[in-house]
Amino acid sequence: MQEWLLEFEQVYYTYPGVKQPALNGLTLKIPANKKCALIGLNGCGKTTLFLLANGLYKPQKGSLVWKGNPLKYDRNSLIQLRQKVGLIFQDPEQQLVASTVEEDISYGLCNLGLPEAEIQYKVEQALLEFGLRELAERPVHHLSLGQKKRVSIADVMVLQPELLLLDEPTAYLDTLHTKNLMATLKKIHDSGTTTLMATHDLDLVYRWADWVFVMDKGQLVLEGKPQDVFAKQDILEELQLGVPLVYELLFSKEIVEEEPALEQLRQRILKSFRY
Ligand SMILES: Nc1ncnc2c1ncn2[C@@H]1O[C@H](COP(=O)(O)OP(=O)(O)OP(=O)(O)O)[C@@H](O)[C@H]1O
Repeated sequence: MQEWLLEFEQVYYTYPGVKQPALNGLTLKIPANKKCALIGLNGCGKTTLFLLANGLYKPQKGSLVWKGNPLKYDRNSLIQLRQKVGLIFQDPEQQLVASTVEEDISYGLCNLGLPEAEIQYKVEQALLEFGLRELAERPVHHLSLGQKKRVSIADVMVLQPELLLLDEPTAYLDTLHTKNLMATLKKIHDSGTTTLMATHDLDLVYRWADWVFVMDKGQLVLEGKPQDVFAKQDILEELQLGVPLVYELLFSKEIVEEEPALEQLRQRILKSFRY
């Protein structure tokens, strides 16, 4: 039976001084152990959803539920929530707080008040796991964007969250770093962490995700497996979102033949396109 990690129930959130709610009665359930993608036009509320998911913001109406229990907003509950729900910001500068890579990775562990030896062990493991050993002593502001992104993932993963939220993690990355990042995310998922990624890269969504949420104006308007969501081309066009290039090519209106062989070929191509 499907287990839900985090549920948004009729959640409303409006920023001060703004008329239009950023989340407008959002109801969305994040399934455990899945690779979820969150898509929607600029300003539809993806980042706001993340900020509520990790307790940085509180809903003005509605509720959030973690594994069946409504979120609590006292200090201790929030510390626990932020351990379970890791958030990786689009801009790593928002995340990196210490002067060196090693110190940055240890920051969250120190805040938890863990014994020094345990902190050292966990930091060492994270440095090795995320290919950062050689950069351990490097000042974070000397790193490239790709390296900074890797450090921000290590910062969060060292706390062993159950749910990892990533806000446009591939933005501004080149093909090589995108590929490396996707390999890292695969390892993270295989180790049992549920992931939810906000992105505008629909090809990436098709290739990576096994569940897709589509948001519009602060609400969830569509969800499902990528192949089912992207088959709803009319709805996606109406939302001005489009579909992955591979769908556009294989299902373009110019291809009118409905030969069984063509359909088989389409399915083979779609399958091989997945990560
Ligand atoms: N700090 C803020 N103050 C006022 N309004 C805000 C603030 N942050 C976001 N908003 C507004 O809330 C709405 C949702 O913004 P949000 O950043 O959640 O969207 P998004 O889907 O993440 O967009 P993008 O794809 O561009 O990152 C937008 O209308 C935005 O202008």
